[in-house]
Amino acid sequence: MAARGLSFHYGDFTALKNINLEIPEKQVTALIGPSGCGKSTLLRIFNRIYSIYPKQEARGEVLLDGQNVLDPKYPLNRLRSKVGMVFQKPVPFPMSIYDNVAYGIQHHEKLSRKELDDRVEQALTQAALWGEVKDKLKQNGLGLSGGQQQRLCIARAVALRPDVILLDEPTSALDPIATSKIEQLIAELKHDFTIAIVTHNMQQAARVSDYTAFMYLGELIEHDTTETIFSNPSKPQTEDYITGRFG
Ligand SMILES: Nc1ncnc2c1ncn2[C@@H]1O[C@H](COP(=O)(O)OP(=O)(O)OP(=O)(O)O)[C@@H](O)[C@H]1O
Repeated sequence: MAARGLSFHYGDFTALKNINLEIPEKQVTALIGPSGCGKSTLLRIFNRIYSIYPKQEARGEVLLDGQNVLDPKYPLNRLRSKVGMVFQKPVPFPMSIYDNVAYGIQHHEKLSRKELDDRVEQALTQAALWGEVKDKLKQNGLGLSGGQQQRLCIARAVALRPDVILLDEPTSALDPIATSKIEQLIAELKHDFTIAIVTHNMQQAARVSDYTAFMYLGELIEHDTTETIFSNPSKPQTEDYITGRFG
């Protein structure tokens, strides 16, 4: 996935300016930067969430398989099946664990009961949740712990077999143990999916990502391998941020 000459406007306010960014396949890219720099805005453009809000406008391109997904002619349904999103606060649907995962699959594909059962099991396994829920698939998803709910949301996203998974501060509402499980899971998921993660936590970015993009005041200041960004950044703003001098 790649952003080309991307800008974004909330009414008169320009939240992103001329962003050019490659999100390499089957790698984890972390978006970091101080509050309000536009990380979440950028992530949300990647699956066109803004399109439901009037007065919000993206200019430029986001390319996926060579096609501009921001083009209104690119079907939103197709985009949502190719680019999944997981939010900061786990938001399972108020339905059973099984149905949470099956719901999206049934919306996009017609499968037999057996095929659907297999897909649900596969998604829950990929989200490292199967072992904990296999005997209570009919229980309400809201009865799970916060960390389990977040893995359920990840299962829901992977169930559609997307190319890209967007994670918007996926662990900021979780305790350290649940956070560590999600971080281990991200390392597994990148074998099958391209991942972009917004995080406030620089240690987390350093632990989970292969590439890091540092943003400031709506601009992409620097983008490189995570190792380079954290050990030898080329821009002074990046160095100031990662050494904790501001933000
Ligand atoms: N709905 C909105 N209407 C107007 N301005 C907005 C809206 N949402 C965000 N903004 C502004 O756009 C800029 C970028 O916001 P965004 O949420 O993308 O930043 P962020 O880097 O993700 O911040 P944080 O780390 O605090 O979540 C900020 O200046 C914010 O105030």
